[in-house]
Amino acid sequence: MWIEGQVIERRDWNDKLFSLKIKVDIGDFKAGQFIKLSQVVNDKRIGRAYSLVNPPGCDYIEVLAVAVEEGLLSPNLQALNIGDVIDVATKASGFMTLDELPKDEHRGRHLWFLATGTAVGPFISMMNTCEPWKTYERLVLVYGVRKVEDLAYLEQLKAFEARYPEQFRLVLSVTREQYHGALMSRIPDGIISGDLEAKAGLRLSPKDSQVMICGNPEMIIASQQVLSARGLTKNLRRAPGQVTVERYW
Ligand SMILES: Cc1cc2nc3c(=O)[nH]c(=O)nc-3n(C[C@H](O)[C@H](O)[C@H](O)COP(=O)(O)OP(=O)(O)OC[C@H]3O[C@@H](n4cnc5c(N)ncnc54)[C@H](O)[C@@H]3O)c2cc1C
Repeated sequence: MWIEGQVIERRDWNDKLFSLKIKVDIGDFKAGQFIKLSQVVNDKRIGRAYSLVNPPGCDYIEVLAVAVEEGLLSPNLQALNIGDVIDVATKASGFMTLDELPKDEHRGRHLWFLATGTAVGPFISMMNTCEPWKTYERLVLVYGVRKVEDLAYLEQLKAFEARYPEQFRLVLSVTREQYHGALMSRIPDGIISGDLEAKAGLRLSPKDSQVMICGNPEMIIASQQVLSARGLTKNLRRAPGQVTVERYW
């Protein structure tokens, strides 16, 4: 089922990467979930998933998207202007949410978010709730992009650093350009070399860490392999582990 949403704000981070705020009521959802946006293109309905960047409780939704070359929907989303309408699914879905993480003795003290590109969005949604801050002693967001211009929401992320100086670490990784304080390696390579943990000031371990990974499939697969070699296993409802993933394609 679709309802009409209206674009109320847009922000262009670079010539491909953009955020849209859309006025629509999708009811309640959990931080980390995604919503489907849709259009009828050449008589065919195209629907695609987009993680919600806003926390629950807003009277709009916000998505961060990249216009994929020759993509069926994303270039059309990029072309939307304030006042334009877009079909929005009536309900959000997805299991990459904090309530799916293990509890009690399996919970771990440190929550790591590993994101590439647009996948930083669901983690921003989570960080804008009080849940992770009250549940975990430490939070690390590792945000990997190719170029400095691909870093979205940097101001907001730095504001988390300022607000939670002891509890939060932001680790940026810009693979194709030098950027002050950022790693220059892919996320899995940063784990292997130890550089990523050095920046975070924490070790990844089965005892202390919960890791949520979201973004491109290569990064997810390689990170899972590296973490598995460290003894961190996939988190399943029937068998609590330390690694929770969501692939974007
Ligand atoms: C659970 C889930 C959440 C998602 N959340 C987001 C989101 O928050 N923001 C977002 O931009 N996309 C997100 N996606 C991807 C999104 O649903 C679409 O696949 C994307 O917008 C491309 O759609 P399209 O019709 O333009 O291209 P298509 O014709 O469907 O082309 C798909 C191809 O585009 C590339 N691609 C898809 N998504 C991305 C991406 N995010 N970054 C770089 N390349 C990509 C891949 O090569 C993929 O094979 C999500 C996907 C899933 C499954």
